[in-house]
Amino acid sequence: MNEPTPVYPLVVAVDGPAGSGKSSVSKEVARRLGYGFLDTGAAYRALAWHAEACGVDTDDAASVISCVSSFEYRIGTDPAGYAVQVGDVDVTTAIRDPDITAVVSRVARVPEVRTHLIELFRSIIADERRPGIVVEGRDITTVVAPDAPVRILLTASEAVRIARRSAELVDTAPEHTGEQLRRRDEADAKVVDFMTAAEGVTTVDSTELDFEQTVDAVIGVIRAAQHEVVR
Ligand SMILES: Nc1ncnc2c1ncn2[C@@H]1O[C@H](COP(=O)(O)OP(=O)(O)O)[C@@H](O)[C@H]1O
Ligand SMILES: Nc1ccn([C@@H]2O[C@H](COP(=O)(O)OP(=O)(O)O)[C@@H](O)[C@H]2O)c(=O)n1
Repeated sequence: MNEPTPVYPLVVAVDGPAGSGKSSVSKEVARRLGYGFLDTGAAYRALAWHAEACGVDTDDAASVISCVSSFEYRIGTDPAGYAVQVGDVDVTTAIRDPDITAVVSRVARVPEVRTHLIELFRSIIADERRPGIVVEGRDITTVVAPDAPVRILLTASEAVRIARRSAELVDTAPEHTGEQLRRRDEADAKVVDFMTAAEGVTTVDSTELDFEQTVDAVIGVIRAAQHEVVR
């Protein structure tokens, strides 16, 4: 009997709120499976960085849209280390600056921005030459790759997410980190729903899981989905 022809890359779509572990867990899952990894939030952050560098008012949608045509964005998909570039500038570190975190939602809510970036993500996914790619963000399971064979909502309680983010941002008061995270989730949730799983999306709640257990849980969902396809 003929084996079915596999369609590459296998897309693993992961959504969730800030601090749920999307980026770190997805990266480790990709590394273990030999898959590519795409952090879509990096593109929204890089566009926010670009808008600031161009001196435009990120509160004004028309000004943000005016920057999109000059946004030359590049990102790798190697989970072992990827650089984020805007034009010739390496912005890998700069886009994590709290000043960028504070304005990124304003850029991400502009529909023209989303249309442009969604197209970009789809072309990066199509160009992936590894057997699979883990793509993480807010609207991957619902908009960017709604037909992905594996779709996961990675969540954790707000308190746990704030504690994890605060542990990373040791120079910032935990109350401030908490307030920022809450405000950003609230703004982002007005644009796309990443707090409830869409139909066919598997929820992995990492509130009570450590990092290793969360990685194993996500790999378990991928294995189960592959088993379904082969059956
Ligand atoms: N299950 C977990 N248990 C403990 N820490 C975790 C877990 N998942 C992620 N982390 C840590 O929490 C922090 C936030 O994770 P991150 O991947 O940046 O989240 P997101 O991309 O969803 O904002 C990181 O320091 C990460 O190592
Ligand atoms: N698919 C996505 C990914 C990120 N974003 C936006 O980009 C911002 C930064 O995303 P991120 O994934 O780096 O944020 P964290 O969850 O890592 O803190 C989010 O706050 C959203 O405003 C989005 O709108 N859609």
